[in-house]
Amino acid sequence: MDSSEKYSLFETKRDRGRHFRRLFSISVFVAICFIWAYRLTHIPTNHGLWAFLGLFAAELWSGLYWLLGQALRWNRVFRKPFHNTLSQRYENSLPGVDILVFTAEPVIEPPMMVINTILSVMAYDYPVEKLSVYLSDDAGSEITFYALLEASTFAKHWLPFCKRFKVEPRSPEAYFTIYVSSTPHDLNHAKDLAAIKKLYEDMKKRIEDAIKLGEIPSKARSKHNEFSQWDSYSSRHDHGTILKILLHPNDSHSKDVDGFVLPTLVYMSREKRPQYHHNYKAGAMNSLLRVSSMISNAKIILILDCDMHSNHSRSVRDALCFFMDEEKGQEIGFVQFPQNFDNVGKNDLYGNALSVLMEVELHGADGYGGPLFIGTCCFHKRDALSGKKFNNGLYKNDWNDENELIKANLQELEAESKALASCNYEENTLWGKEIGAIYGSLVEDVITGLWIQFQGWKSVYYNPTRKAFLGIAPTTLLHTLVQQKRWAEGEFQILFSKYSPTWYGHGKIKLGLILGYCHYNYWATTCCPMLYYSIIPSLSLLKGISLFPKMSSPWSIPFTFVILAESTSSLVEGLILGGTIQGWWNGLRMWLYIGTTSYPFAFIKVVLKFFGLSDFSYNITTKIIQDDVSQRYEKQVMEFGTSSPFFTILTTIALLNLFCLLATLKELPLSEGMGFQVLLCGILVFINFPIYQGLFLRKDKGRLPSSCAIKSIALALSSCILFKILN
Ligand SMILES: O=c1ccn([C@@H]2O[C@H](COP(=O)(O)OP(=O)(O)O[C@H]3O[C@H](CO)[C@@H](O)[C@H](O)[C@H]3O)[C@@H](O)[C@H]2O)c(=O)[nH]1
Ligand SMILES: [Mn+2]
Repeated sequence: MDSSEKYSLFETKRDRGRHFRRLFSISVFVAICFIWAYRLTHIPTNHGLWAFLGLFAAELWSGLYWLLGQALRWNRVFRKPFHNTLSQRYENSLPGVDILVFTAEPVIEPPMMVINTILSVMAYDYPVEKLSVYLSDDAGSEITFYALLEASTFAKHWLPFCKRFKVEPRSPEAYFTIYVSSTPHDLNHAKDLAAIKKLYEDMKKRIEDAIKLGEIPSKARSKHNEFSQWDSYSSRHDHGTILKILLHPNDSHSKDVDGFVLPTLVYMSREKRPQYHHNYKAGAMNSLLRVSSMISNAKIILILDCDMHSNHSRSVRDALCFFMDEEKGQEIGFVQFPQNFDNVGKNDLYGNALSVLMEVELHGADGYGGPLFIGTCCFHKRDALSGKKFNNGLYKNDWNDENELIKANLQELEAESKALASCNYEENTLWGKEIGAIYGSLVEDVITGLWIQFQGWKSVYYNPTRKAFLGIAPTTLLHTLVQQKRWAEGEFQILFSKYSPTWYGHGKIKLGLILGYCHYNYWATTCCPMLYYSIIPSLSLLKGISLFPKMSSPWSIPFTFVILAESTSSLVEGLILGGTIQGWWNGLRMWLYIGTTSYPFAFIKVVLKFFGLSDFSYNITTKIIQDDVSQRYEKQVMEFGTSSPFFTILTTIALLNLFCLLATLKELPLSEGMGFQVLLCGILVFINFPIYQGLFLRKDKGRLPSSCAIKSIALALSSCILFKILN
């Protein structure tokens, strides 16, 4: 700790193992250069020239891409806030915080999940009069609104309960699940727990009944005239702004059972009309940014997806340590927390824990001026998100609230806020271009964070030991592949936009960060080496074309070294992060599956869009699954179930490798030069075991449909035969 850090509200530590890591990276890079050298010096003169050159191209790109990835490992930093110091200095002058929560689909984002998230953040350990929670509902669902109404009543009991017993986590559902088996020792606690649990269960039943019946109980409807806002609602794509301030300090009913004020709570469904593009979540963010500026106008904003509940009541204070630091806090535009999930299981079947991103790469980006904005679990300075530039020396944090401006009359406040969420508000403005969340990308988060950094702001990554947020990751193979496709598509498209880090970022953000962004931007392009590597070397076995050095030749050393170094280091990294060997193997499989399905589709989509032949669409990730699917997920059985072009590709590649391996084994012993190829083919077969099971061995509903089996057998066989004849 240097002397300036003594007064600081946070400290920054560098990765202690960096010298070793760097040495290791350099040695891998040297080996990669040797592989390139081998390709350059061993170009075959006749047999298999094209296959060989293709492999060279694949290795050239993989090597360069690997280099981009190193930028995210080179300079990792770790942050630690001092929340006690914050309290000592600023307890009475903490700034307001607006929490913006987003939902868009009541069926795949169930209202119960949404209100659990809402309740968890309403119960933050933070002065309530400074806390405002907003829900943006892009479906404009009456049921979601009804659930929020119920939550606003339940909060009157839940918040005092949380504070009295210092409850963690503060999402009721998560808390009750943890306490299901263990009753607290304290008698009062046990009594209150039983009472609050009953209130919760009753509320849950009312909401779930309303969902089942498809209508709001008439009692609630007659009691709350807000439902009349739905009278002119024709569909989720065509309705006026619906807005309701459910709780507000100016409203005398906004008190909890102990008589204390509750945080502000607002429901908003922005106006939607078919002739206006609504820009998905970015559009919702911008509407809510304006609406919140009218109602509470807090200087700090937390952006949260509806499935990410708070897991620690202190997180707001932790985030403020960065913003409020007298010296370094000025330039900090946003503080990103990791996106963690509570449903990935210990072996992480679909690689959804994103642990490399969360535990390694974002720390690396932080070392070069700031992590990416990943769309949720992120605290922003309102100034930075509203398009303001950071000018060193000119910009000064000012935490004084201007709440005096805010109207006392709630109806007037509602009416004025409504106008800010209308479709035509943004016409001829810079919203979505330079102000607020940036439009036109499927990863509105990344492009928005990039834009903020271009404006001179830094960002910070804080990864606390106790997870700050927990959400829901996809739980089927297809959902994962679709999500990954959306991300890769969005990332790749940034390169062709005017926000491209390579062109626009030059001189604005550090080179290390530009390379780091590129690592994600070029995700989709890795489909080329991936597809090539998983098809051509195996097919070449059929013709006896040798594409790698003999195992006994010294040229085999760099190949062996790269394979061993990369696989063991990822295994060790995984184990250190608390993973398992099985989890590592699953991750490897998903890397292959995503690279050969999500990425090629994303790649093609962006190229088509470039020529004006296609457009983007945002598929919202499903957060719930049927019971039988969920049981298979628990048992870590891979879920297929339907036919999809993604699955056809996967099964074709799996079968093709199986055929090639069988054909090769029949002809063993092979010439000595084929060792690497047989090994590669063997690993591909081994890793694809769940596919063969899904095709031939399983009987449950999650197996691969027979249509898929027929298609892929035909495709795999004909490619083998064609390759054999034509080459
Ligand atoms: O038109 C839309 C579409 C989505 N959402 C909300 O946006 C959030 C993220 O959508 P989801 O489908 O859950 O995205 P993920 O697959 O989890 O995607 C990740 O990646 C997205 C960018 O692709 C980020 O916005 C997310 O924060 C991040 O969690 C959810 O709360 C949605 O309700 C809207 O409000 N309006
Ligand atoms: Mn999500």
